[in-house]
Amino acid sequence: MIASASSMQINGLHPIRPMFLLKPASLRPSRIRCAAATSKPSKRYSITLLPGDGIGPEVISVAKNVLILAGSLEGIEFNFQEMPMGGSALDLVGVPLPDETLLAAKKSDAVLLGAIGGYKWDKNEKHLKPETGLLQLREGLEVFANLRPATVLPQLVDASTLKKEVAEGVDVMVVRELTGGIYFGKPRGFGTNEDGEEIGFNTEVYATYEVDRIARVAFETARKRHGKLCSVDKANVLEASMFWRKRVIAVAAEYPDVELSHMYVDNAAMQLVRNPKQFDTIMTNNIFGDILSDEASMITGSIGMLPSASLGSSGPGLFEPIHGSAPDIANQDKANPLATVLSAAMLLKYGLGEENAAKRIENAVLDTLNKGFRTGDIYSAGNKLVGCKEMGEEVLKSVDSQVAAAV
Ligand SMILES: NC(=O)c1ccc[n+]([C@@H]2O[C@H](COP(=O)([O-])OP(=O)(O)OC[C@H]3O[C@@H](n4cnc5c(N)ncnc54)[C@H](O)[C@@H]3O)[C@@H](O)[C@H]2O)c1
Ligand SMILES: CC(C)[C@H](C(=O)O)[C@@H](O)C(=O)O
Ligand SMILES: [Mg+2]
Repeated sequence: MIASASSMQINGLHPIRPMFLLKPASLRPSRIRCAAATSKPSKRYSITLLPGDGIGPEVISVAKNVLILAGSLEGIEFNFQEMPMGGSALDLVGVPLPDETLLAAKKSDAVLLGAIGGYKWDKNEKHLKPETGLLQLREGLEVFANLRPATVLPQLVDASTLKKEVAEGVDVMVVRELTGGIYFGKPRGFGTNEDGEEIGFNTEVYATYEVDRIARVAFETARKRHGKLCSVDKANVLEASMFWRKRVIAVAAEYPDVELSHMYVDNAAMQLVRNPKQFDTIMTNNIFGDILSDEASMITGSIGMLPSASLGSSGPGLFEPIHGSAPDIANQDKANPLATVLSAAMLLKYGLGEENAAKRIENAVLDTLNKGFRTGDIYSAGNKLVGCKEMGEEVLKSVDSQVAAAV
């Protein structure tokens, strides 16, 4: 994203006046009004913050401060509403996505999520899982297009698990369908088969409008990048994938300037580590996109580096790192906050159209890496090992000092 993500804006850009609803005390958002550091702010946006679980609150705290500073330098003022979500909402009010949280998210200009989930709730019934709350949020916001850019930054080539010559220069955008497919398809559930044996089942299903709209986002994205789109499916086996491929080919007629190819997902998983530079833009369904984006993240050095933007045709976008709540390192100040910081940059760029403020953040991340600061997941000999908080402080210093370079 840093070097060459598309500047496409597909979600609405309708600043909504901040609305604070009457809520039970436990659900009342913390309101932070941020004074502009320079002149009087000319623009105001309301942002719903969903810190979530595990490392979520740690990385959101960093990203929020970075947003405040970068915004203030561009005359932007934010009203933040922090709302419960995931396991922390389950503990607080018994559901993973309280109505008040979804309502606040829908009424805001953009939503920034940390991560949800954790061992404590792993054995919960499906409707009481933190992950179910996340799916409800994505569905509720109708954010069907999930952009997950995997860019190998020159500063982090050594952190990649792939050889330098394979990793350097990689810049792939995964466009993942986010509100359909096997995650949402019916029928699904548990039952018994004809032999009386217990079964679990899900359904991979896509309708024409669902494939067509994600295909258009993917073609538009590819058009603004290097003009190459690879649609990843399993059309040699699955009817849903055969249909997916048929619709992608139909939509391709609208984009004669984009070079379309198709690849089976098993081969794509292999090609991503064999020669990732062959890919420009990848479009794929919900579950393949989930898996391939985690794989792509490792090429960049760490899952702690990958941001994402989830966009719909109108309404606020949802911005979140692609990683989870990392319970193994939670509350130890070890999390890499950069995926969330870069998600905040995507929020500014794709969610609010504030490209200058986004650029300040991207430049600050590069500057911080240039200075050698590394969290444990991207550390290599000769660098300065820092925790989540210190990394945040260094990014803030860079946002401040990068003013001239950013504008
Ligand atoms: N969007 C989300 O909120 C989201 C995404 C994925 C997983 N989850 C949930 O998170 C929980 C843990 O899942 P998991 O362990 O499979 O995946 P995970 O992404 O949380 O962690 C996988 C590994 O990557 C490391 N890691 C992740 N983010 C990191 C960061 N920012 N800095 C440094 N290291 C980082 C972790 O320490 C762990 O070793 C589960 O409950 C899962 O459902 C949530
Ligand atoms: C937590 C889970 C529901 C989620 C997904 O599968 O989409 C996560 O893995 C992600 O990549 O955002
Ligand atoms: Mg995932």
